Parts: sequence; C-alpha cells; structure tokens
Amino acid sequence: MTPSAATRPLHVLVLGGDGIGPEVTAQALRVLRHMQAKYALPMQIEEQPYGNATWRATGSLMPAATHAAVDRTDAVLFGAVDSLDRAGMPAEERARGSLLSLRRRLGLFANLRPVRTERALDEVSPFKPRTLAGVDLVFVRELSGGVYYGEPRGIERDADGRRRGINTHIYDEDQIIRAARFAFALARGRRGVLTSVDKANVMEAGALWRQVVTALHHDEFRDVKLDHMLADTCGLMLNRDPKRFDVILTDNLFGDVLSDAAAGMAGSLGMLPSGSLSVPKPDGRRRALYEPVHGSAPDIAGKGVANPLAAILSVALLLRWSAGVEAAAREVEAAVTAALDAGARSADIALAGEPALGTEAMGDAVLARL
Ligand SMILES: NC(=O)c1ccc[n+]([C@@H]2O[C@H](COP(=O)([O-])OP(=O)(O)OC[C@H]3O[C@@H](n4cnc5c(N)ncnc54)[C@H](O)[C@@H]3O)[C@@H](O)[C@H]2O)c1
Ligand SMILES: CC(C)[C@H](C(=O)O)[C@@H](O)C(=O)O
Ligand SMILES: [Mg+2]
Repeated sequence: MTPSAATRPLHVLVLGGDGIGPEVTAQALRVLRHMQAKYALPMQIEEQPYGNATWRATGSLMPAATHAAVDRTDAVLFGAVDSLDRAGMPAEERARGSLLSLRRRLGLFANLRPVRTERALDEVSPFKPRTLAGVDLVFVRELSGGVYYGEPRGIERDADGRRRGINTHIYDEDQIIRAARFAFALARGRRGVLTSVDKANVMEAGALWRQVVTALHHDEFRDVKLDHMLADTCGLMLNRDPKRFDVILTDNLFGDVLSDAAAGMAGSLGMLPSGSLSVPKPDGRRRALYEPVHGSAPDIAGKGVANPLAAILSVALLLRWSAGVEAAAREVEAAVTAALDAGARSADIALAGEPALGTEAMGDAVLARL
C-alpha cells in the first residue's frame, strides 16, 4: 500500500543544472534546509547531477541515478537548463534529458508563475510606481500541451529541396479543462477574477480553448468573474494596467512569453519564481517542480553575481504547494521583502552606481531574516 502523504517524508530532488542554475539553487537550498529545521518538516533532500556539464562528464544529460530519483520524487527543486549549448549532443540524448521530457515525466500540467512587485524596487522597474503599486497576479500556464509537444514536428525538405521547420499546436479539451479548473479554483481563493488568454481569432485550438473555458465557467465557476483576452492584447494590458489581473490562464507558449514580459514589472527576471504541479497522486500529493522563470544566463554564469531571489521564492512555492506549510512560505516571502527593504541588491536590481551583492551575500541577506 502507498504510505499516505501525511506519514511519508516529502522527497525533494535538487537538480542545479547549467549556467547560473547551480549558483542560485545553492542559495535556495540553504533556505530550504533552514526552513526544514525551523519547522521540523519531514523532508528528505537528495541532490543529483543534471545538465550539459553532466553530459560532458558522463555522456548523459540525466544519468540513470538521476532518472531513478525523478521517478520517486515528490518535488524537484530545479535550477536552469542551457538548451542552446548542446553542440555535438545526439538528438535522442537532447530529447531524453530535456526539461520538456522531465516536465512530461512528472505529469506537470499547471505552471504557476506569480508576479508581485516590491516597493523597494520601484526605481529599478521601468514602470511608474503608480502602475506597479498593488500588482499581484499569477499565471497558470498550461504545461503539458500546445506547440511544445504537438506532432508532427521537425525540419524537413520540401519537393524543391528547401528546408522547412514544422511544429504543431494542438490542445485537446481534457487538457484545457484540467488547466482551467485549476485556474478557476485558484482564482476563487484569491480575488475571484480569471482572465483566459488565447488567440481565438486566428487559431482553432484557441477557439476551442475559449469555448471550453466558457462552458466550464457556466457549469462550475459562476462565482468567479471570467474575462477572455487575446494574447497580444494581454501583452499590452500587462504594461498598461497590470492591476486588473488576478489569475491569468493561458497556454504553454503564450504563458512562457507573457511571464517573461511581466518580469519587467518585478524589476528583473531574477525575481520571478515558478512552480509546476501534476494532478494528485493516489497518496494525495501532487508531483511538482519548482524553478526560477529565468534560464541559465550564460552571460553572467560562473561570476557569482546572479540574483538568487527567484530561486529562493521558488522554495516558498515548494513550502506552500508541496510541504503545505503556508506560514513557512509566507516567512520566506517576507524575508525577501525585508532584505530588499534593507537595501540588499544583486547587480540586476541595483541602480547605476549602487553597490551590488553577489549571489551568496544575497542568500545571506534573506537567511538573516528567517
Ligand atoms: N527553465 C529554464 O531552465 C530556462 C528558462 C529560460 C531559458 N532557458 C535557457 O537558458 C539559456 C539562456 O537563455 P536566455 O539568455 O535567453 O535567458 P535567461 O533567462 O537565461 O537570461 C535572460 C537575461 O536575464 C538575465 N538573468 C536571468 N536570470 C538572472 C538572474 N537570476 N540574475 C540576474 N540576471 C539574470 C541574464 O543575465 C540575461 O541577460 C537558453 O539555453 C534557454 O533555452 C532555460
Ligand atoms: C527552457 C525552455 C524549455 C523553457 C520553456 O520554454 O518552457 C523556459 O523558457 C521556461 O520559461 O521555463
Ligand atoms: Mg521561458
């Protein structure tokens, strides 16, 4: 019999990955271990190698031991992948070890990307303080489908020998319902407003998306206010009137692009965390993966200057969604705010001429407040 989630320690698998991934994850892990001790959380933490350096050393992006750990874990704490630095890597290895196959293997479908603004960073953001004040939104990015996974895909030659790249954007209604139900329920527990974002005007999958979300709203969530918005308009509204948003439900590709675009509000991509969830397993737990929204940042990797706050805030999401300890999650978020209020700044969120802290010193600034 599967031990119940209440009796089995939460297994957390740490995969630092590439570039700044290991640097920011090291700070996130310090915070996780601190909170584990402080709240006496039943948690088993395991680190495993993953990424391009692992491939160079072992011939595998994700060696067998890492694969096995993925199969038994409840929650992955992930750093970043560099999917561009893979010259010479066989296509099967890329596919086998990719972040997309990891997400699929874990059954992740709901990618939460909260965007909050910090008053201390008003000057850093290109937006006006009056636009930023009170921004508190969360993307629910559908993570299992769309153009990321649709078949056929590939680069082929047409009859004239010209190459063409092919990707296919597909959503079935079960995928839409699953993500939408999650997003409606989330909105119900927040300010009760869901904005569903699609391109129903040009894409059949978008038209279906809109129909399915509308029907689900009618059948199960009439107490939530539903708005539909085209994805390009959403891009505009995110910088004109971001306060109008509470929960934004959207597909895999639009969610990827729009969440990076929203990072400007938070002052830096180095500020945005994310958490991705599966449907509940038989023991009641959802499998999950927590990672910063940003990537491996090759331009600053190895210098010890990356901002670890997105990774640390991803730990807050782990504490909330996988460990179920809301108080601990809030404490981490409050410690980040307090560190910023006290002037702690990594280079990406420092004003010109302002002294900047390195990655570890930013971790220290948060830990000092926990
Ligand atoms: N989930 C992921 O692992 C993930 C996400 C996005 C991109 N990527 C991969 O990362 C690689 C690089 O992509 P990119 O450069 O377009 O995007 P990126 O997110 O790595 O970096 C974009 C810009 O933001 C800066 N930045 C990002 N995170 C930062 C942090 N924590 N502190 C300070 N500055 C930070 C970088 O220095 C860079 O200037 C690519 O191979 C891409 O596929 C991975
Ligand atoms: C690295 C890449 C596959 C990934 C995505 O597009 O999902 C990244 O951009 C993200 O935002 O997590
Ligand atoms: Mg992205």
